[in-house]
Amino acid sequence: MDDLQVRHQNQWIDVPSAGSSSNKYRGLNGRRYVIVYAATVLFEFVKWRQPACLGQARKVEFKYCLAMKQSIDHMTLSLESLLEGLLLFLNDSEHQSNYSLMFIEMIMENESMDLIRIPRCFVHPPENVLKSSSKSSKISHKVPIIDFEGFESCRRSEVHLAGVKRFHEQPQEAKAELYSRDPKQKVKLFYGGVVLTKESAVWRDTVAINFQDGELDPELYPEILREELSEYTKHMTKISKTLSELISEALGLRCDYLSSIECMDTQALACNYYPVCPEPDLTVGTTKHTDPSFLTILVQDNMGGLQVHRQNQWVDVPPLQGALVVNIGDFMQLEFQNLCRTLSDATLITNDKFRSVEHRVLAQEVGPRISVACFFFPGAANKFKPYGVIKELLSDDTPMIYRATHLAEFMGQYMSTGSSISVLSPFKVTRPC
Ligand SMILES: O=C(O)CCC(=O)C(=O)O
Ligand SMILES: [Fe+2]
Repeated sequence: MDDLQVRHQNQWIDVPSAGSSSNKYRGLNGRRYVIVYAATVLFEFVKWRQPACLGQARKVEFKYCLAMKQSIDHMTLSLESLLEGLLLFLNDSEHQSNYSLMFIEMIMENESMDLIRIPRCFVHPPENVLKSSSKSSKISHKVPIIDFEGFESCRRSEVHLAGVKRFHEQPQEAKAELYSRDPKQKVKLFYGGVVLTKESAVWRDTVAINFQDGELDPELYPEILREELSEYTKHMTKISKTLSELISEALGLRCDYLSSIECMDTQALACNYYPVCPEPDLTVGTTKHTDPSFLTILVQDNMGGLQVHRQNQWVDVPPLQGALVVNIGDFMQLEFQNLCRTLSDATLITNDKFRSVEHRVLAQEVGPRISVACFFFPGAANKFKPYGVIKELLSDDTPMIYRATHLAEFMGQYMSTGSSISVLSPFKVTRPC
């Protein structure tokens, strides 16, 4: 066993001796893929934290069982069969992203361990991590601030953020029943971000709440957060109505235009927790992306780290007490064509008049950082309603850029394209030159 190596990402990696074969591990249902996953966890654990303690590895594997919500039939597997599975698994590149995800769940569950290096599934290519910000750039961009004095502001946001922190800082056992990556699950907890493609994982834990197919149901919120989230979503609904009027007017439309097309009737939430990161120069909290929504309203705490991409520069979005960050999504860009571009292709409606904004969150050595993003989409009743460019925004000088689409098609495109790539291009209209 001592000489065993596996080939992974063009490198031969030693598989350290795992002790005698009397070390037994509990497996799940005996199904091959589960055996292979378990072996991978073990392998990563051994490799990353030397000298690895197999006792801990066993614990990790058990917790992973919880995370997968599979029934555990207490079948025991020998270490050899786990390692054999590992070899098969690593040879099959199709599984690599799952393997990373699974490892993330495992790492995050070991909060008590002193992390001095981040596991490699979190390491991003240098261009993702470049820290250039407004401070180092020649042109100094500032995020515009609109004073909503007199309007019920976000004063209560601190309470909501405290609730999110409280949720994430519970013992793992208390959160385990929410672990899921099932797109159909309305309320779920996952680690490492939405890894839709083979991207690296991000340094973030998320509780995602998504009732796009119906009304928000507070009964399904985690109990520890229920009251705060219910209040928060009501608050967001109120603010979104005001914003919808202001954006309509900014587009030169009557103030009830956006509410009349019902493009912001549903909310989805991401309650984010960015743990302290021991190697912030190697990873990110959230990779560069545009949101697929129509509009996103974000509340962040005072840790900083959020940046928007503007004219090839990363510009800090400094925390401001009581402030809400408002992002235009891709779906709005579609409708307004030239105005914006933020929520994943919701921008279609504005024909680029409002452009969705590329943004990201840096990983930091200080923290944790907490944020809650509230994404607005058309409601379930309008899932198949065609949304196209607002006719009033078209002229000879501003021809149609995007064809009409509906939310179902749009989100399907988003899921298949990957989280960090704008979804808008397939909806572009090709015109004769
Ligand atoms: O945490 C943040 O500040 C941003 C999060 C974000 O961009 C998202 O959840 O889409
Ligand atoms: Fe975002």
